Amino acid sequence: MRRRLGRRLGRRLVVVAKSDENRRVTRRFSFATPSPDGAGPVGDLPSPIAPAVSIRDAFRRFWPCTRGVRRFFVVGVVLAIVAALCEVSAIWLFGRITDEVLSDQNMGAFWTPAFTWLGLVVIAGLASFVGSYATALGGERFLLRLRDRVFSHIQTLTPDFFDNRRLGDLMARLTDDIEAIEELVGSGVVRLLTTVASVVFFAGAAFYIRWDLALVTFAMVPAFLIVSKVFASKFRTVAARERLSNGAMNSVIEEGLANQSLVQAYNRQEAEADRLHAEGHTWLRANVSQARLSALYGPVVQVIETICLLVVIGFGAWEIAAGRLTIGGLLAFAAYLAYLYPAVQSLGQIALTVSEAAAGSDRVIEILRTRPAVTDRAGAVPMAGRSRGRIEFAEVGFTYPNRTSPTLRNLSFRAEPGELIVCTGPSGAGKSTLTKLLLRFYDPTAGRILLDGVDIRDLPRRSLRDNITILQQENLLFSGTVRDNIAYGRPGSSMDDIVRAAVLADVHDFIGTLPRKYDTPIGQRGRLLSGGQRQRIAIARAILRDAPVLVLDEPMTGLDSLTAARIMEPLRLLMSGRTTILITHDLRLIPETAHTIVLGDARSPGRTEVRLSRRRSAAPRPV
Ligand SMILES: Nc1ncnc2c1ncn2[C@@H]1O[C@H](COP(=O)(O)OP(=O)(O)OP(=O)(O)O)[C@@H](O)[C@H]1O
Repeated sequence: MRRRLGRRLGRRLVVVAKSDENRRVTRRFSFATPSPDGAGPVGDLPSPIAPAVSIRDAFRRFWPCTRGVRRFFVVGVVLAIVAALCEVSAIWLFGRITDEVLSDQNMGAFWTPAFTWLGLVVIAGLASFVGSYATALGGERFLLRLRDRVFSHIQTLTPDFFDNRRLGDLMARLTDDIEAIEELVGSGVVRLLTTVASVVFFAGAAFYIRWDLALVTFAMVPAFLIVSKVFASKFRTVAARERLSNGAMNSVIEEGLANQSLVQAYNRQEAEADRLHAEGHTWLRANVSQARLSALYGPVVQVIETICLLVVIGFGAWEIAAGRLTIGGLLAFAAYLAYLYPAVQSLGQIALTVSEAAAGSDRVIEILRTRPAVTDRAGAVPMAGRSRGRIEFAEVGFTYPNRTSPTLRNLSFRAEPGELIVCTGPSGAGKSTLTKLLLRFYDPTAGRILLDGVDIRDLPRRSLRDNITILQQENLLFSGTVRDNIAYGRPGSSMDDIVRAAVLADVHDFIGTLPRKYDTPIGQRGRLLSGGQRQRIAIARAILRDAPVLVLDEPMTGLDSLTAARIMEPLRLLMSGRTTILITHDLRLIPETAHTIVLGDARSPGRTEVRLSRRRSAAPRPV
């Protein structure tokens, strides 16, 4: 019996340790947020505590996501109930063995209850194994689905959402916070139902043995519940601080690692380490507060539990002396209580976990509630086939949402199919902004942009973007192979098409020198390649994409004149036959006959001056 009690106690400890371990595992995945007081390094973006959402709202929001995996949770609950029933029966058998075998010294009465007990333990073990497995399977599938859903939603948001947030914080929301939600609506529900069932069974069994003794001990149950309610509300506040701080710390790690070459070149290693230390210290304080609450909760509950057990033993001894209770009956009663109190305590523990999960769900709900700044109009019709590439800006004006003065005002120009338009002007004049408007990352605040005579707001964004290829200043490559990066322009392209694009982009010979040719990994963001090589791979990708409209945003930035000259030919090939908007300060790129748009000076914001010229002499001087 003592061993069973010890095992029960051990299991209780495991429950507590498991939730701690969960938190640790969760943290391992974390990635970032600024210090809560907002005192971060220059450029830190504020990331306030997400608005609190009630647990009921959080549950209502995420419960539908469990559709399809609920059967796993049902199996988990049913089998946990089977295991609990087996335990109740085993304890009853233990009482019988004590009275009929030990007290009466009758060995013959031992075998039947002994083998039944063993059978019950095996059944309980199997039920517990399969039930835990099913619950874990359901929980993981739920996590996978929710993460996919939140990530897909994030990808519908316009770039200003990302410009105003720290990457590390978003990563923390997609990992840790989503795991916390699983604790709320997945395994949390299973744990709640099975714990409630255990409480009912063990309380019922204790009641069956001695209802009066049971009533005395149950009187203490509200004390458990009051204690856990008090702790849960404190826990939620601390958990919200911990989530925020976790995000901040991971942002610092993500930024520090992503910018290592800058950090080392500027000898800022200590400063970065200090930043991480400061954020880590804030996280430490939040965690210690959390640990203090958890650590305090156990002993407080233990004291209440011990009082109950002592009352039972004292009252039971009196009843045995009076001949109204057998020793076996008292031991079985005490054993039921030994199972009951941890179950009640576990209810309190669930309240703490739910509080923590609610803090995480606040942050995920905040993302899900964010609506993209630009959406497709109801009934927007995709272009019928490939666009001809006629672009027109008509009296376009634009002010960034967080700015008061306009970046563009009254911008009008037209590009006929296959024509080249050069866009130039001083830094900050709005050249890249023009690209963002064309791709509908933002909508103009005045005027219209037309593609083949159709207002681009009347096209689905997917259809619009299918017709535009952009080649940016900083070429964005992924960490896959050369082949993956070129094929990114047109997924499912054949190897022949990829090689043809690479030949046209004058990068095929270079790829031939790589150790694994087209299957060579190019490192994080293509860092294993030179700037010119990256640029030519990006050109190959653009050639493969073969969209009728091309936007080149400073394609020569950072390249020496030799490399730039080498890229000219592939660029000309890429531009030929496509409507091209070339944003550049570089006069080498401007052909004699190009139409040129000169955007106004950044010092007089919004003053968009457009000069159209077919003569090189009228082209602006580089800034
Ligand atoms: N997301 C944003 N939110 C608010 N303001 C922005 C944002 N992006 C750019 N701006 C502002 O808009 C103005 C135009 O920026 P843009 O990047 O279009 O200039 P640019 O002409 O391309 O400059 P450069 O030649 O230096 O690349 C600048 O004053 C810039 O600070």
